[in-house]
Amino acid sequence: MAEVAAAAGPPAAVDAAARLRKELSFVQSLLKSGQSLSEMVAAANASVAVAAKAVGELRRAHPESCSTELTIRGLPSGSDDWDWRGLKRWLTNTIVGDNRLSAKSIRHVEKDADKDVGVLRLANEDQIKVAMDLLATVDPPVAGSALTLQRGPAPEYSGKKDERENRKRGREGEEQGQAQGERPAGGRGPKAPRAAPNVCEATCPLWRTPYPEQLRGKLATVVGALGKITDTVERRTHADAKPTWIQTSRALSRDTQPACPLLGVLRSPVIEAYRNKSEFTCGMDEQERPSVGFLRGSFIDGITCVGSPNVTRHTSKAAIAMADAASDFLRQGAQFPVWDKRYGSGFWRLVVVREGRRRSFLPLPLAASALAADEAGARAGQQVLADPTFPALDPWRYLVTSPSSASGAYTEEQWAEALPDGASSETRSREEGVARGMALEEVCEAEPAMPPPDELLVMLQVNPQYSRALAEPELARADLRNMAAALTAAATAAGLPAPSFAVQHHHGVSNAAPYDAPIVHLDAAVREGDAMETGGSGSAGGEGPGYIHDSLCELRFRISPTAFFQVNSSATCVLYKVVGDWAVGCGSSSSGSPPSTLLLDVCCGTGTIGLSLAHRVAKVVGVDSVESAVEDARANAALNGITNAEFVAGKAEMALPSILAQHAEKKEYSEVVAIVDPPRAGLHKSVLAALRGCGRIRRLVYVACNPESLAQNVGALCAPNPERRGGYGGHAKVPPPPFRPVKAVAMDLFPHTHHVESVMLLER
Ligand SMILES: C[S@@+](CC[C@H](N)C(=O)[O-])C[C@H]1O[C@@H](n2cnc3c(N)ncnc32)[C@H](O)[C@@H]1O
Repeated sequence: MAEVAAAAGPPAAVDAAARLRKELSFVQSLLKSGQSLSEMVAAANASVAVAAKAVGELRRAHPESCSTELTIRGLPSGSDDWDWRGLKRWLTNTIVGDNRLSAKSIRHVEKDADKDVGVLRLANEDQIKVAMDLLATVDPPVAGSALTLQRGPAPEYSGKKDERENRKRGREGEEQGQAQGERPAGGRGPKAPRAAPNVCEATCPLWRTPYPEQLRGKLATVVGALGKITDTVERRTHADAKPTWIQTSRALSRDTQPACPLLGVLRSPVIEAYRNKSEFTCGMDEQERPSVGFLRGSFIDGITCVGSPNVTRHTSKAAIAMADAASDFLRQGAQFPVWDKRYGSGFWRLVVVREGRRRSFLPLPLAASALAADEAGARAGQQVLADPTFPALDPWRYLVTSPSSASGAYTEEQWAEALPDGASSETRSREEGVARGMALEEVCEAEPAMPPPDELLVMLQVNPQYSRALAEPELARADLRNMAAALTAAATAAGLPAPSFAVQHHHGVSNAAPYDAPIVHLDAAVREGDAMETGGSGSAGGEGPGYIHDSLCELRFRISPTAFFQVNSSATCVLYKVVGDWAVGCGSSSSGSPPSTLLLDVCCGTGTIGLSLAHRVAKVVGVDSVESAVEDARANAALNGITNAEFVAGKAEMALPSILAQHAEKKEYSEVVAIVDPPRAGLHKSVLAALRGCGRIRRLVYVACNPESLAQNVGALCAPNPERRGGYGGHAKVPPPPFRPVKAVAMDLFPHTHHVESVMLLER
């Protein structure tokens, strides 16, 4: 007979289970009250995270009651027959086979031959009870001595268990493809609950990787995407109907080739503190103090702790000053607490800081060898294009290449076509040299950080349904007013412009508010009588929500508090220059009569790409699904005196066919060019079909923030057999020829992160 050493399920575990039930019932109520799919998904994720966290806590607090391990003492020792195999054999002969316990439910057996103790790990907690019941009925292997059964692990084997787990975690880390330097060696994969040791790990995971190595990784990512395009088109095409660009590369090499030459990667002119927008979370730091900063990991991993942005490489000094001042206010002067996603309670949720500058800032990169040879001299001589004349900006000065990125079997013609446009025969060799760019080894990180902003906009996201804000709206208004005063004082002390303020009301589970979440100017938000729960609209009080103005490519842009705007302004100037040159050539309005090109700006946002090229074309037509962004685009055309641009609000999948029907067939346009800049998910199938089917579009520039969607979408645009959706555009009875990949370049808009932008030119 066996003795049971400890009873399972102590009362403390029951308490913890009750707490867990309470937390879960709260998030489930959020799940029920979710008003949109994204809110429901966020609530579901929150409930999974709460459950995982609570179960983790429960396990740590009561290992014995939650354990799936069973320790058996009183086993034979000192004989090789009684190592783990011997114990397993004995178990198989005695308790396994009962219809309540199969061999499969014993997941692991541990026993050293010289110890009288062994451990079983079973499939679940119920099976522990079954195994204990069965062991209580069998004869012990040592006659006359009873077995002792204890739920939970045996301390004798705990070292081995840690070793095993560390090995497993190491393997997981490798399988997840974690780059060296990104996570501590042997660190867990992203889904395992863990406390991020440093906020950098969560926000800029490449913070310790030298910049040339970051660029090398980004080049490799884009080379991979270009290879997938070739694969996709080959797969979708009959052997005898392969496009010539595939036939040629196949003739030159048997391996799958990148679909076109990749010129290299355009480095970011600024790599420190480059962001013009920072989105800070209000939460608790590790010492449980209210803080404004970045989440140190993802909520789904059970991480709710906020860390200071001071240590990050991409956040600007101005934004850090605002976050620090907001933290101080929440600790010392605030009446209301921060939002706690786990309980759906609290007031302060987000502090979003946006910066605007009167002029673009473009430092020209220095080569590492020049810097090493004469550090002081090279720095003094470093050129900054503080106000670049956009048509004259030479983006290829930022090009970085590596032999592996140029790999691929291309013909001389393909390479010649891929080299930067506009090179005369005299400058061809120089242009070719520039096209080869700076070698990766020559890239140095000694570039100046962004200068201070000329404008600051702070958007405060708060929960208008916080019970005390509803009961005491005057306190909510005072808190908002005092926060604004604290941030203004901090800005003045730091020599920054006084910020303007917008207040966003949002009570969904996730901080990502829907586009129509009410935003009001601070003055309207703190005015007596504007109840917190009603929120208001962007025009409440007549002040508007407050805009910020930034500069790109010699143009000024008005940006609404929530509108999309590229976060790295200096790199965006370089990006738009390449996009423009590839889409409509290197000409400018000063070179005679305006060209008669129709430019389609698909997913135009606030109109930045189309407006920066309006002077080179006859007409720009932009389309974007976000109405406020389209309003900004129209206002931006007026702000810059541009009269040949028109913007349509609506999803491209709905609006593009009629835009094409209305504009693309017009004879007054000698050519139609499309630039597409979709979100991470890429273009909708119908948009691809409309672009592929409109034979008037001879040139298309794809700007991609996600190499995976680039590969899929370009594969569809270049496949000879198009999907026929609502005709082939215009009046064509037969499909127009597919597009052909001509050239591509990678662009680093987000130093210290894995993100990479790609630009690709397609023609037909
Ligand atoms: C990567 S941003 C590019 C914006 C702009 N080209 C720029 O550089 O500032 C993607 C844009 O696509 C828009 N968008 C998302 N889905 C869309 C759709 N179905 N139809 C049209 N626009 C869409 C978003 O509103 C966003 O402005």
